[in-house]
Amino acid sequence: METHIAVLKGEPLKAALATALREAEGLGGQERRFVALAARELSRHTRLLDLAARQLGHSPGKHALTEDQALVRYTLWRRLFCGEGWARIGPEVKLPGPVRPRTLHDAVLEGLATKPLEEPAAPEGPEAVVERLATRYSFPGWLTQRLAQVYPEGTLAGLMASLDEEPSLHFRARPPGTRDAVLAALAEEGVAVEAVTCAPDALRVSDSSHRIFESKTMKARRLQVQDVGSQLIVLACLPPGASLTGLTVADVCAGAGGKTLGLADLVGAKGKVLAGDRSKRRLSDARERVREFGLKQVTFPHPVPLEAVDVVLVDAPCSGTGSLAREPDQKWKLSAKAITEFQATQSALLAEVAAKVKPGARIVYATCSVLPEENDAVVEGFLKKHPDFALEPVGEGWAPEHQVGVDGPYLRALPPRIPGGGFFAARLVRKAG
Ligand SMILES: C[S@@+](CC[C@H](N)C(=O)[O-])C[C@H]1O[C@@H](n2cnc3c(N)ncnc32)[C@H](O)[C@@H]1O
Repeated sequence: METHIAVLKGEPLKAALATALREAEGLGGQERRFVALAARELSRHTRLLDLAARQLGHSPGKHALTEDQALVRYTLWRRLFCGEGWARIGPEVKLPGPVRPRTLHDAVLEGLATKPLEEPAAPEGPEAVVERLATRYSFPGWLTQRLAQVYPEGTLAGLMASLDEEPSLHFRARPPGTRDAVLAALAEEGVAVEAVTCAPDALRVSDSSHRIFESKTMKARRLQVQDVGSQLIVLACLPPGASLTGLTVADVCAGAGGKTLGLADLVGAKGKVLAGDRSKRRLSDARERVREFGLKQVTFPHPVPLEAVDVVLVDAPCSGTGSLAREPDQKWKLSAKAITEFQATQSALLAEVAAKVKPGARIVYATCSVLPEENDAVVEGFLKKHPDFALEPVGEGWAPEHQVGVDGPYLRALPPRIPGGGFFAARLVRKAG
């Protein structure tokens, strides 16, 4: 609840949760996972929880304490999403309770946990679908409206349901050796895993245990935690029928290095990955991960020299609408204006990179957005202004089972068809001469 209060006061969920877990001494693994789950769930289901509170006659005034708001949401989350009764919820929230200051009496919380709650009336009229989906999956109305203009109802409902769920963990099997070898090694250690067939190296744990993190395979760095869509973006950096072994790749928005590690595996020990990012803090996380994985082929020159590289990955800053399952607080911070601003930044970044690369070089433009204005529109706008570049279809030469997320020339990894977050990638090549 402290984390949710920090989020209500404006802190990003990820940072607030990291602080809370750092300060929570004496908590075991299971308790830490519960804290993280609860913090994400309260942000994730905000709209539905607040609607339930109103139906139960609780309408906080404009000046209600954020502490009270967090207590109400937590109580209703435990009731509606965990199926708990007051006997369990009461001791968690009753005075003296975990949260101060507060103005709520225990009786109010008990009422929220116990009073009968009816299904809300189904909305009617032209906006019914949007309203129903926005409520059911706790999305802001404007964003649901926009998504409904892009995706047919069936696709949209599946996408929103996936983005409204606690995300499952996916891993990438790393060289040397194949995914099958990694699966076999994990099975021998008694870790239940299965291949995720829509990406060549993806796998997931098939029971609810967390033993994989203690496995020798994990400790030997044969695994990286990585979304399936992110793995496909790295794969999109491979030109059709070619190999990147020994070549030079730049990762100009490397962030904390998630895709940098995949690129390092693609170029191998004889290749080079030049990683950069505007954020020094994220780059220092990337440096740490690269060091942990012992990847000497990755360096962090500043600025990243792009003139001689073969491939540049521009994993652009974006709305993160494909990552809302992992960062649910973001859906309440986004706005249509912010999306327009992201689009301008993405176009500028792409143009900046394009001005520097050699003929024959490829640029892979990627986002974790599910909105075409940050994806197709940026690429189409770029091609109009840069006739010296051509679109090279992503997915050409990929095995049929890896093509699930391929949509025309683009990679459009959308859950639930591709498990995990939603991602986009396009590959552009600078024409020779
Ligand atoms: C989507 S995140 C990158 C995630 C990362 N590639 C990964 O796989 O973990 C986008 C990154 O772009 C960085 N960024 C934003 N504006 C930038 C700019 N003008 N130049 C370089 N990096 C920028 C942000 O700091 C952020 O780390």
